[in-house]
Amino acid sequence: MPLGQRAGDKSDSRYCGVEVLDFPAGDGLPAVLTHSLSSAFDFLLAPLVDPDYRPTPGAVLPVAASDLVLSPSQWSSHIVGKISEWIDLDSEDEQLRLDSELTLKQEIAWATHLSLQSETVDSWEWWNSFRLLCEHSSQLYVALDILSSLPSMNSLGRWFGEPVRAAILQTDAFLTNARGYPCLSKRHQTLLTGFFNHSVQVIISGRSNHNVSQVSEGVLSRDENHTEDTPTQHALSPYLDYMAYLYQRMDPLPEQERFEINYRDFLQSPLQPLMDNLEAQTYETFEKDTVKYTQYQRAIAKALVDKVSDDEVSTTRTVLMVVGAGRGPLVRASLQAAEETGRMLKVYAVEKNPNAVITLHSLIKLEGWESMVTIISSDMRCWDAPEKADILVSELLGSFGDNELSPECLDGAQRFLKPDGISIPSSYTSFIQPVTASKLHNDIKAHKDIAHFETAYVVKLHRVARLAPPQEVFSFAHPNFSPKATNQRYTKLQFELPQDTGSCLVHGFAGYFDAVLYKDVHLGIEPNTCTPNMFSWFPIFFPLRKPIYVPSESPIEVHFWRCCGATKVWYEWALVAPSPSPIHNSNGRSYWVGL
Ligand SMILES: C[S@@+](CC[C@H](N)C(=O)[O-])C[C@H]1O[C@@H](n2cnc3c(N)ncnc32)[C@H](O)[C@@H]1O
Repeated sequence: MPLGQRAGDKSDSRYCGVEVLDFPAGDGLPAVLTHSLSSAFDFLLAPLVDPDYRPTPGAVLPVAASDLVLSPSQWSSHIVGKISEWIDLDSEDEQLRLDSELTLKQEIAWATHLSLQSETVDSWEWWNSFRLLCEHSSQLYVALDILSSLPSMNSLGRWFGEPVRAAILQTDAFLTNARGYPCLSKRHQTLLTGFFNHSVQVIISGRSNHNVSQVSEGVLSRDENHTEDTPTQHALSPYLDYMAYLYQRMDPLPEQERFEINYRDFLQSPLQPLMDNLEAQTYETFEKDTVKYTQYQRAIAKALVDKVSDDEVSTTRTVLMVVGAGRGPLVRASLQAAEETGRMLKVYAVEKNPNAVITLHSLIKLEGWESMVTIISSDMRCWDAPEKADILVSELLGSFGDNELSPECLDGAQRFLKPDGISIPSSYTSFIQPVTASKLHNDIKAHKDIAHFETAYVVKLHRVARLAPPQEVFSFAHPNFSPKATNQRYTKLQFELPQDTGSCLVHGFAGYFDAVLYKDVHLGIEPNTCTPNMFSWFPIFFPLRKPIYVPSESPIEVHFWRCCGATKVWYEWALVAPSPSPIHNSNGRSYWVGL
């Protein structure tokens, strides 16, 4: 039975399991399962094999129960197998090591036969060595043991970029509230809430330390009176109730989050609005983002007021050009800003996508804007404007700011901006931060080529650990009439990880942008300053071909280039510390944006 109803959450973290500490021999397992399910737990974590077993020639593996005692669907959906705790594959005692190896193979084979799902691990270093030995296999998942004392939040934060499936919460980790019931410390609560948000399932493990249930102590509550007809409360039910309370107390997912849930950690190729023509559906999605257009309207209103004083409003008409007008939302924002400020406006709407131009024509007609708006079907870089503009409005921004070639387009458009003209946006800056993102790494690896590791992706980052605060990468300001202006860029950045993070693995860099539209009006997705409730852009992700191990307290140094050729623009990136990586996407061989 799920922990509760939480709007929008369909993840596995709605379910809570319980660990069986004793070894249930023979037919015991179905009874334990029935008891736990009837006590509202959703599944069992149970030993697979008798812990006293050691391999002996000819011996039959003493498994917890024959595969026939439960149905295949019960095995696969209600039982999580646990390998024997005595297994020590690194033991210096050769016999123990050989026994361990053999038993591990037997237990995994048995678990596979039953279609079971997990194994347990202890710490990040342990886990990291194991996955390196297994070449980052996408079939490996982690179960974390949650004890009464917790490491620092920065150290725990690393796990959110790892494939954590389960959190085994020890009853010893619980405190006791004034009424004698189990509860968790604030730090445990925060951690658990984080797990619920990342589809991690909780398993309760240990002996009951709280005397609030009627049954005897012990996970199995195999008291003599217990039969299937007289269900007794499970000894760990109070812990389950507390989990359900924590889960139900969480805020429902906001509507936008619900809408975007299927995009979480889904790699998308960035749009190329210059080289390609966007489709109607894409424009429609843009146009729903009212926050973006409100910010533009505010910026345009401020620019209009600065351009035309109150004394001049009846005599001065501002020439405003929307370059890259799409289906017209920025034309609308401009006209609304003019109305709001009482300024007269003449608008040119310049758009190179002939299909969007058709829609623009219908919009102008429908709204009756013919006397104010002139539509130009042309690439802004080669349009011969009949007059110069006071204000140039554009939205050619990608998730990384300049990655949809706004700099190159606006260089062309500024030919028809007056020397004292205003560009909205007036500047934009990209940012990056190192991340652990094992899911993204594995998804890219599935392509089995280098090119996919040298490509930037647009992705709604969810299962990632952000290892250090974002830093600025490249900035562009408009207009830029300097004869020496260039759009090539190079920067090197050093990231210091918080001291208490411990070691970690970097799979790549998350990228964002922030744009100054005009004066104090900005718009962006950089996490510290992002525009609330704006959804037009997901972050960008620059992967690394090989994940890099970062020892505790070692800085990460990365170099980034923006390179420009006659027909394309591309990024190159390389890690220098703690260990060098190859230069990714050298000469734009794998990923580029067409001019
Ligand atoms: C990101 S969309 C924004 C569209 C619209 N302003 C909006 O907010 O919905 C960028 C638009 O600029 C157009 N565009 C890109 N480069 C252009 C160029 N060099 N000349 C004219 N239009 C361009 C694209 O076709 C696209 O319609």
